[in-house]
Amino acid sequence: MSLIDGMDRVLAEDVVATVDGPAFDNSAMDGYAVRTAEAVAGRTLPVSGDIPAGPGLPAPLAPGTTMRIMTGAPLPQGADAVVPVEATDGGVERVTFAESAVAGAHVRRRGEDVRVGDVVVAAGVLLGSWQLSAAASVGAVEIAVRRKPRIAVLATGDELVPPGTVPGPGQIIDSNSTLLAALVKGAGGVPVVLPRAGDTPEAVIAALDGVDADLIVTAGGASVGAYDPVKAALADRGVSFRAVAMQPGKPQGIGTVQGIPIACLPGNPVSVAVTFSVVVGAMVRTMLGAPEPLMPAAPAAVGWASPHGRASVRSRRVRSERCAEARHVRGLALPPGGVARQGTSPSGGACRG
Ligand SMILES: Nc1nc2c(c(=O)[nH]1)N[C@H]1C(S)=C(S)[C@@H](COP(=O)(O)OP(=O)(O)OC[C@H]3O[C@@H](n4cnc5c(N)ncnc54)[C@H](O)[C@@H]3O)O[C@H]1N2
Ligand code: MOO
Repeated sequence: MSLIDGMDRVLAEDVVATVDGPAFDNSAMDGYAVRTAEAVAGRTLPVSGDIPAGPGLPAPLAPGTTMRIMTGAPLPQGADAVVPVEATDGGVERVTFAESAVAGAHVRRRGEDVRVGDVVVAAGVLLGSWQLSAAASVGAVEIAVRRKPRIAVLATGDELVPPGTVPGPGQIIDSNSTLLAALVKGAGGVPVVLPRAGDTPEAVIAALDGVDADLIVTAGGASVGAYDPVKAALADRGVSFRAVAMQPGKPQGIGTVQGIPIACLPGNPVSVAVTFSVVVGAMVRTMLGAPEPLMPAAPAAVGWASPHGRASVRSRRVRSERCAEARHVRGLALPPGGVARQGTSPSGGACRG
């Protein structure tokens, strides 16, 4: 595909330089091309010509002369340094140097950045504007990217009504379908939003029947309640349900269904966001063959309390049932040592996002 279409995709094949970078010796400054020994502070030299940036090669630099040269213009044969115009009187026919030239100064040498054959962007790299422009600079036009994994998302619960519906008594608007679809997109996958399933194991099994996806993610019905249909439907069909030592995100299931990997997340929207970011996001990145984590990490400045035996993953103290509070969330704080033994995580955890 074209370079621009590669934005936010994962590169599938190395981009190899087909030209040297820089392609020729050139000036890094507007100034004068000189032989270092001749351009001494206080000395005046005749200016034998101008070299603008543009096609073609300049004439060689005649001994005992200098040439005006512009940024990016090819260095004339014989010159070995550039004196910036600010270090001269700026003369057009004759120029007097206020400072002596330094050998090699303000010259970009051919191939000093990359050489033909160098790998400039490696397979597996997430492509952003910098990587794409680097690929363009060494001659790439078309690039190969990894296929986006198709990820089916399923929200469960009899209480759910679709966005746009005024909820009746006991009903809530399904925000997890939107949340999961957006999380999948953000992780580099293609979301396949399945119709919501009701609170029976049969409904869950019917919803997953014949699904065509690389990964399935469910939300809700994963805990120990009497009506937890995902667990009831899948626990003896290849999915292992465990209490994971994190908060939020305790009840989770992992396994395969119909030969497709599946992650069953708890239903609380904040739990969905946290467990996806910590667990499923890494699965999607692995499917894409992308070594880089989904969210960049930075050290945390302060510590925070974790309950005994669980790692408290913080998302700005948003309470699990308060969906609307999540509008403030931009990242996560992960405790450094993982599971808390003493009840308090030391400072120095990682903030992600
Ligand atoms: N006796 C115990 N009860 C609970 C435990 C426990 O260990 N013992 N764990 C608690 C924890 S922690 C969590 S998390 C929840 C998870 O329960 P489920 O995975 O079964 O989730 P649900 O009950 O289906 O839903 C929880 C909550 O989230 C709301 N929800 C669900 N789906 C959506 C949606 N699509 N959009 C918006 N909101 C949704 C749902 O209405 C519930 O309020 O279990 C605890 N209980
Ligand atoms: O672990 Mo639950 O996921 O606290 O909210």
